[in-house]
Amino acid sequence: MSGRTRVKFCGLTRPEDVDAAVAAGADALGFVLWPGSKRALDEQRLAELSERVPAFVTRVGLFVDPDPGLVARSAEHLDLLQFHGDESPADCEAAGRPWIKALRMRDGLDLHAAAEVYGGARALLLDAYRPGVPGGTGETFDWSRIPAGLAKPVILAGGLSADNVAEAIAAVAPFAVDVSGGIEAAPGIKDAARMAAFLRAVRRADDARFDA
Ligand SMILES: O=C(O)c1ccccc1N[C@@H]1O[C@H](COP(=O)(O)O)[C@@H](O)[C@H]1O
Repeated sequence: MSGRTRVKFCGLTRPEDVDAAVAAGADALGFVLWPGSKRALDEQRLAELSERVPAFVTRVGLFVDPDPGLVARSAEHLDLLQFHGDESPADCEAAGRPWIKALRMRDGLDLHAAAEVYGGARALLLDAYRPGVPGGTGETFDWSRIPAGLAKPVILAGGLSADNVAEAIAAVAPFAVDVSGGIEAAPGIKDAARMAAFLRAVRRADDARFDA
């Protein structure tokens, strides 16, 4: 799959951050609906933030082993569901909405097999593995572990920032990149300058890739 690298900014909690992310040129915005996160939103806040998002920017809801009722209620404010826990393919399908599956890159994970198991996913999001933490660690993983020719589009996540995203794109050529901590001033507080710098770094990496 080719084309420019899509960019998702995740963990938005404030209206001004939504506006800044859209202005910077993000393709997708992530809203964390897992109550254990420092970036968690309640349903009322999700509705408020979601309303600000213009057409052609994808609203993504992030869940970790959620209660199906929460998914069903949140879904009206979302375009895509991101499952970041131990959900089965049936769990991911249950809401009847487009979804992606996050996989944490623990030792021995077979990505070709996972792509088959999660055959209904629109993409696989690959994140760093830290025991006991479902994601958002700010840590990278060894990108060379991602095999070529996966049957699903890859969304690369985990410890990305304006400083390393170009290297990541050159190494992996992912369909998309996803960042949370690397564009923050503080947990849950995005930084407009860091968001803009991240997008610029992605654009430069794409220019280098397509001009090569
Ligand atoms: O952001 C969180 O709090 C979070 C909680 C539980 C699961 C995933 C979470 N975030 C996602 O993790 C990856 C990597 O984040 P980072 O860039 O390393 O901070 C990304 O998809 C976040 O959306």
